[in-house]
Formats: sequence, structure tokens, C-alpha cells
Amino acid sequence: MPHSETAHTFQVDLRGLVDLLSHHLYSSPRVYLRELLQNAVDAITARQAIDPGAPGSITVRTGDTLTVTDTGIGLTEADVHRFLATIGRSSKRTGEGALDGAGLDAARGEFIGQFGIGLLACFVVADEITVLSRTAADPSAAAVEWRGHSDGRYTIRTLPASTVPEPGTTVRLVPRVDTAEWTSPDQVVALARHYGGLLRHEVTVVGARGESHQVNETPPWEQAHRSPLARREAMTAHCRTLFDFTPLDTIELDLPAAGLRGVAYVLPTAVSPAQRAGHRVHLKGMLLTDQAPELLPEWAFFVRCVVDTTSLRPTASREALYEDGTLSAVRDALGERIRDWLTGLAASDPSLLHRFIDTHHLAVKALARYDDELLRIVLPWLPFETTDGNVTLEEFARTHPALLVTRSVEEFRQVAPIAAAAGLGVVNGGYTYDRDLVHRLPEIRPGTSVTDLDPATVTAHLDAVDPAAELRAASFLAVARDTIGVHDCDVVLRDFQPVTAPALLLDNREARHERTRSSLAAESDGLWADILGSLRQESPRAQLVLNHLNPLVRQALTITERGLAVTAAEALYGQALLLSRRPLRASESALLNRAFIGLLTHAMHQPGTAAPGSEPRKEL
Ligand SMILES: Nc1ncnc2c1ncn2[C@@H]1O[C@H](COP(=O)(O)OP(=O)(O)OP(=O)(O)O)[C@@H](O)[C@H]1O
Repeated sequence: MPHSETAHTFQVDLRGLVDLLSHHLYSSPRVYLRELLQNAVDAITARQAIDPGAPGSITVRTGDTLTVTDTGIGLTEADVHRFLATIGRSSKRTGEGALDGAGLDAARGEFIGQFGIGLLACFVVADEITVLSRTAADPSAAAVEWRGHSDGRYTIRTLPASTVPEPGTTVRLVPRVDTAEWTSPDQVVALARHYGGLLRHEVTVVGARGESHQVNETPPWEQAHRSPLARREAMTAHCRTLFDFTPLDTIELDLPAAGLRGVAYVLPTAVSPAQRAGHRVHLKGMLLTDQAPELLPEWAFFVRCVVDTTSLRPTASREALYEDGTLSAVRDALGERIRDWLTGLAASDPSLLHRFIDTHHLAVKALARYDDELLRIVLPWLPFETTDGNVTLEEFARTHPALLVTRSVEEFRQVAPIAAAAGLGVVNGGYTYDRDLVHRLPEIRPGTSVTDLDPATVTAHLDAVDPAAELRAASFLAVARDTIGVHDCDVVLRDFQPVTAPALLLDNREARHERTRSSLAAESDGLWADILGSLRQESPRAQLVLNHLNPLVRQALTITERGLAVTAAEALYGQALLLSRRPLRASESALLNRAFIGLLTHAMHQPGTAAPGSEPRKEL
């Protein structure tokens, strides 16, 4: 027997849908007011398209109920059936244009709404919504009232036209008690300002006692100002009100092709490159989001923008930008504009450039690595840590055309004093971006050379000691080599400046890794130990360079007693370790303690021996 087929239509559980929207699409119940304002704006846009002289105002009334009244196109009874009673259907797509179809593209230029779900946001704060409307398209049409409930029931009735004297629409909500915080009069004023501050139609919020608040104002970039200075001051004041900081400078943004205008405010304090600023993006005046880092390229983290655009698309939550070709073109164009501002500063306002670089040099360094033109302009201005102190590369290269750059901050700390005394010019390349940038100096400043600093370069600048002196030091050096050799470190004696530095530890990363490997090898056996052992032979060892010119070393070299020589060698090694300013391992801290106790014990058991020039011994 054939099975009979029956046709059905999907049923929508409205409560479930509203729950989904409020918990998964919208970040907060507050978006209900944005959706209401947006529908009002779109309705006015539609009416003015057929009657350019039609009024365009929006009035929000607070109290026991909340109403939003607009002077827009209004709805006929047929419209109500078609658009209000069908979720997902919108009059803002031409024909039955699909969400990504031609209909949407054609209409998008005009309207903010497109999805046909906005009104549902009102069910997040109300169980009942009433729409009372009279169309502007047909003067003889009756007024129509649609009353919808959050459980999915709705009623429609027509009323005499006189019930709504002027064309337009009033949406009325009866606020729910549990979400009353979002519909309180103060909150409504704040929300209307937040979302509608840049709307082009007049928005007024009227309180329960009749007091009214004008919500929107002309953005500063659209206002006429007496002078460029007055314009600048107005922008600065705007930034203070909006973002709560006084900008270092303001960069006006104008991309006619993208229908975008606005301003980028340069932050007055340094921010981490990882902490990208949230930009405020308005869509046809309506605030879309105040947290859109994707508006600008990553490197531009030193500005905060506020823009109004007609071309960017919102996501369905209407709280973020839809990532499409337009957004990426806008991002590139805005990045270009900010870069032009920066490169232009060198010529127009060097002192501002200085202040900017003082504050944001990390950002600029990040940017300059990828941008040759910018690199050429800003590199001479950027400060680097060098053996001449914190100076610009331009200044440094004047006295040191052959620059050496370290791979780490630690290496710089170890060798900087010795290199400086030997007349070498060393730049600390250990900070983020610095080494890359220093290496590019010869492109910009021909005649300059840049080489990575390795321990051998420094050793080559340390003078060999007189053979007779080396011979006199031989027995101490032998003990020192035995003692320090267990730490995979050689000991040599050299003459070098400054005299005040007793010892220098030349120790690079590879040598340190080698120590880790050898300690692992000591703990392992079999094949693993053999592998580690063979690696070990190829690795460079660290070097403890004792300064023969230093009085402390000279005295140590005269020690004849083995125990004291061991302690002195450990103390010199420990001191060099401390000077290298890298974190000490447990075994190194133990060595330092041992050396100190050893010296103290020795001193306490040698009555009457005082160091030359020291105070005579006295009882405590
Ligand atoms: N104030 C109003 N005046 C005239 N028509 C309105 C008004 N509010 C809503 N409508 C009609 O109801 C339809 C559905 O509104 P809704 O807010 O749900 O979606 P939308 O605005 O079309 O799209 P989106 O979901 O993107 O906001 C609109 O397309 C419009 O035809």
C-alpha cells in the first residue's frame, strides 16, 4: 500500500529563538534600543527617498512603557503581515533578495537593517511589543496596530487614520521587571547617546516628567571651524570626552570611495603592541561597535579611531565588522593615511615626531621593519642602547662607522664596558626588533658596516700580557683552570680597560647550552650519554678573562696557598657571573656562597694579616 504524503510548515518556537539571540548573538540586552533606533532611521530614509522634504525625527519616551516614534515611511496592513509577522523577512532587501544576493547589495547603500530579525531583540527586555503605524505611501490608508507576544502570538487590527494623525510608526514596549535596568530612564538616555550620538536625524529622549534630552550632535569632522587651530582644539576636546585621553595628535580620515570619515587620535602613552585599540565604528551614524581592532593594520596600535562609514558591513549581531574585501581595502587605505602622517611629521613638526617616538618607539620599530620608506625616515630618530649610552643610530654611526651588535641584552651587559674602553662601538641588539633594524643601517647610511658581535671579536681587543708576568701567574692560573674548568669555562689572563673590571665572562648561548648538555650527559648513560658527549666536543666553552691590570687580580696572582687560590678563583668567577647579570643557577649561587665563606674563614684564621692600605684590625 502506498504511503500518503502530507505537507507541513516549520513552526518557530519564538521563546527559543529569542533565547538564542539574547544569549548567543547579542552581547547584552541593551541592543534592543539600537535595533529600534535603526528601524526608525531606515523608515525615515525610505520616506525621504520618495519625499525628500519629509520630516526626519525620532522621539523616545520613557516611563512605565517605552515608546519609540519616528516620522518614517510607516507600514500598511499588508506590510505588517509581510514583514512584521515573518521572522527573517525584511523590506530592506529589494524583491526577495537573498542575504548575499543582488537585492541586498542594491539596498545596502540605503539602509542599516538587512536581516529581518532586529525587532526580536525587543523581546529580550519586553514580553509584549506593539507597533502602531500609518503609511506615508498612501494618504487614504488606515492606521494599523500589530501586537506581538514573546510566546509567538500576535494580533493585527486596523484603526481609523485619525488615530495616528501623521505618517510614521510608534513601537511600544512594556518592560519586563527582570530586565528593568536596561529600560530605566537614565539608562535609555545613556544608550540612545551611545548608539545614536552620530545619527543624522534628530533623536530626543523624553522622560516621564516631560524633560527632554537631545541625543545626537554633528561629529567634529563635519563641523565648520574658525581656523585650523580651532578645529584641532575641537577634535582634542572630542577625544577627551569620548576616550578620556588628550591625544598627542589627531589624524583626520577621509576615504570618499568607502564613504568613510572620522579621526584617529594618537595615544599619549605607550601601549603594548599586543593590546590592539578598540576603534569606534559607526554605520550611517549608528554605532556598530566600540571594540573594532580590525579596522586598522596591526602595527597601528598607537591610535584610536572613531569613524562613520556607509560601506562596511556588520555581522548579524551587528556588533562587529564583516571581514570582506571592502574591509581589507579600507584597512589598507587607513594604514596608508597613518603612515603618511608619520612620515610627514619629520618635515612638518620634528619636535612632535620626537615626542611621538619617545612614547611609541616600539610600535615604530615594528612598523619600520616592513616598510622601507618609513625605515629611512625614522631610523635616524630612533633611540638604541649603545656603548655611548642611549643615542640614535645616526649619532652613534658618526663616531663608530663599524658597528657591532649583540644578539642578547645579556651579551651586551657583559661586553659593553670592556668594548667601550677598547673603543669598540656596540649596540644592544637584544631588545625586540633592534638587531634587525641595526643590520639595515648600511642601506640607509652607506659607509657604515654592521656585524654581529661574538666573543672572539672582544677577545681580539684584549692585549696579551707580558710573558714574564704570565709566567709569574702560572701557578695561580693552573689552580684557577682546574677549579673553573669544571664549569666548562677556560681561564685566561689579559690586559684590558677599564682597570676597575677584575674579570670578564665571555659566555654565549651556545656555550650555555653546552653546559646543560654536559650536565645531562653526566646524569645519563649508554647511547644517550655518547650522543651528548659527541655534541659536547664541538661546542665552544665559556671564557673567564682575568684583567691583569686590576689590583684585585694582581693580588690573587700572588697567592701561594692552594686552598685560598681555589677560593679566590671561585670568587673571581662568581663576580664575573654577577656582572653578566643573567639569572644564576642553583650551582652558581652555591659557588658564590662557598667562595664568600671561604674568604671569610681564611681572613678569620689569619690574625695580623691585613690587606695593604686597609684599616688596622680592631675588636668589634
Ligand atoms: N519603525 C519602523 N517603520 C517602518 N517599518 C518598520 C519599522 N520597524 C520595523 N519595520 C519593518 O519590519 C521589518 C522587520 O524589522 P526588523 O528590525 O526585524 O528587521 P530589519 O530591520 O529589516 O533587519 P535587521 O534584522 O538587520 O535589523 C523591517 O524590514 C521593516 O519593514
